[in-house]
Amino acid sequence: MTARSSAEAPRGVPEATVARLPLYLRALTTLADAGTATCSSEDLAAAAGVNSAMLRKDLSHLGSYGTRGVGYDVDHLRYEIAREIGLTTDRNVVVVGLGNLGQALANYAGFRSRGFRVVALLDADPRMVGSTVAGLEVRDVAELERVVAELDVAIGVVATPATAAQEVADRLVGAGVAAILNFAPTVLTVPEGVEVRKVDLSTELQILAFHEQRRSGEYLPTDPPGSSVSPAVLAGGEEVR
Ligand SMILES: NC(=O)c1ccc[n+]([C@@H]2O[C@H](COP(=O)([O-])OP(=O)(O)OC[C@H]3O[C@@H](n4cnc5c(N)ncnc54)[C@H](O)[C@@H]3O)[C@@H](O)[C@H]2O)c1
Repeated sequence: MTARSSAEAPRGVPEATVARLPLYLRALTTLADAGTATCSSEDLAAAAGVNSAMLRKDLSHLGSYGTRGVGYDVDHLRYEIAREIGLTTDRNVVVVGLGNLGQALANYAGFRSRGFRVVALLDADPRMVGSTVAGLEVRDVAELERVVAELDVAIGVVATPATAAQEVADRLVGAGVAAILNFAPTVLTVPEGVEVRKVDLSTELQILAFHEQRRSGEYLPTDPPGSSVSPAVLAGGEEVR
């Protein structure tokens, strides 16, 4: 039997490398959130605050060498590091509401590489129920409680019209789902202990429009009251008077 050095983690990754993996993971997450698909070892090293030779050596312990001239695939490397650290427990996700948005979300391959597995799709429209989206059969929302229990769903994605969202959220919570990602343009009320994240692309666009207007000099602070919507309102915030 070969003795393993006390300075080595299982599978021959040195402890010093293991200690730096969270730095790489955080840097990669920042790059991924900014829409970066590939990065050089220099860029990644700079983002993580280490030198690039050390980074390349560390990643070689994981079997990741990058591609010459292209660099590292950000999503793939994140997955590999997360797996090495043990952060890859997948969470099962149900998407409720399979219209334009729900179908796009169900088809988004990026969830998988980030540890989120879309395991069920639910809709109320009999024309949708029974159809296949992203390789999964769309089931009747009437089955929500059974689906959540059977498939050990941890996160519910609400992509229904606003009018249906609260009822869907109530049922998800009642079935034991404690994390909801809400795309419907409504504020959900949930009990304490349930986490709701709301995604609102139009607010983001409004904020961009606000900054863009400022940059282009269109906004004139001296505009008479009522002549245009204020930047604060455009930015989706409270207007302070
Ligand atoms: N957050 C954002 O940035 C953003 C962007 C686009 C759309 N939206 C919102 O997302 C939601 C979906 O948008 P869309 O364009 O896909 O709409 P859509 O009308 O194409 O799809 C809605 C789907 O929900 C289903 N549905 C209705 N009631 C239901 C219920 N009780 N249970 C299960 N399914 C039900 C419908 O049958 C339909 O398939 C809307 O509320 C929309 O305003 C948000």
